[in-house]
Amino acid sequence: MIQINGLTKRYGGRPALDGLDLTLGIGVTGLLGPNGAGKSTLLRCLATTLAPDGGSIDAYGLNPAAPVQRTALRRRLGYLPQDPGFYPHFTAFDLVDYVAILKELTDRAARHAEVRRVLAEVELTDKAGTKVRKLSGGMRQRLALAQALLGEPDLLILDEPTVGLDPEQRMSFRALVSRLGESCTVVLSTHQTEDVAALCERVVVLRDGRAAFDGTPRELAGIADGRVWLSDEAPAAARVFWRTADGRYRTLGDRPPAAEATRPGVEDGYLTLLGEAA
Ligand SMILES: Nc1ncnc2c1ncn2[C@@H]1O[C@H](COP(=O)(O)OP(=O)(O)OP(=O)(O)O)[C@@H](O)[C@H]1O
Repeated sequence: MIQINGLTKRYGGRPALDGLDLTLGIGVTGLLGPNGAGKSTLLRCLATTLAPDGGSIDAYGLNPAAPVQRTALRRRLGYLPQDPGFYPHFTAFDLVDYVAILKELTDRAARHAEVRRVLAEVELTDKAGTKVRKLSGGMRQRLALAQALLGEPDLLILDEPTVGLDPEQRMSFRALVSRLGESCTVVLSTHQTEDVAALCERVVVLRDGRAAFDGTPRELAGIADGRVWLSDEAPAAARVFWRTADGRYRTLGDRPPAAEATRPGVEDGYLTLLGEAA
């Protein structure tokens, strides 16, 4: 269990996290929020790569503010940062092996077996000998995920993990993460509301460094109940609408003339919560 209390981080006096309270347990939690809401800052604090200015984190009874406990926590977490900054001349295998060394997997044979295991998990076995600079963006993203899986962490922290993945890879990613979520705590940030709807049993929406919503994806979608409409004519007064593939108009906000209600999705709830509907 991970308990976050009153977490605060300021940059130049401006709060990126503003007294955030959150509890994380086993399962997959998605973090949504507009650019600059504080998602990466929160994940970096959890990953112990950034020290908060105030508040506390208790992860499995360990306090990352205390050096010895921080090291113990690092052994139990895997982190996919937003911008992994890989060494381009390393092969995929060597790069993951290097991270495994940093994670103190000292037995060479066991470490290499673990590197092969995580590369297989992300379907990169056939690219093990390929240099990082020759991998596609999606392959690099999977490599970033592979290194986060080393040592079977209890806490998996994924900052925008689906960026650059094609639909097939995205499906494999969802299958892998939902399987991991059965036994460990997964927290991932994303701008993809479909990922949240498909994968997360819980969603937290951050806004201005605070939790503006904490509940299930269905509950988030429910915020837009009675706010999503389909009509045959373009709704002249609506601010947000678009033409769907079947030629009808979908509106989020007040009911346009002769429109019928349709079921909201996670994105509708998210936009309504943030007040971006008409
Ligand atoms: N190293 C830094 N120096 C100064 N300001 C920073 C730094 N890192 C983040 N910030 C600021 O803190 C706020 C929160 O940033 P953060 O990256 O956590 O947001 P985010 O929700 O992850 O955004 P995005 O969706 O764009 O990735 C922003 O206003 C950002 O400009």
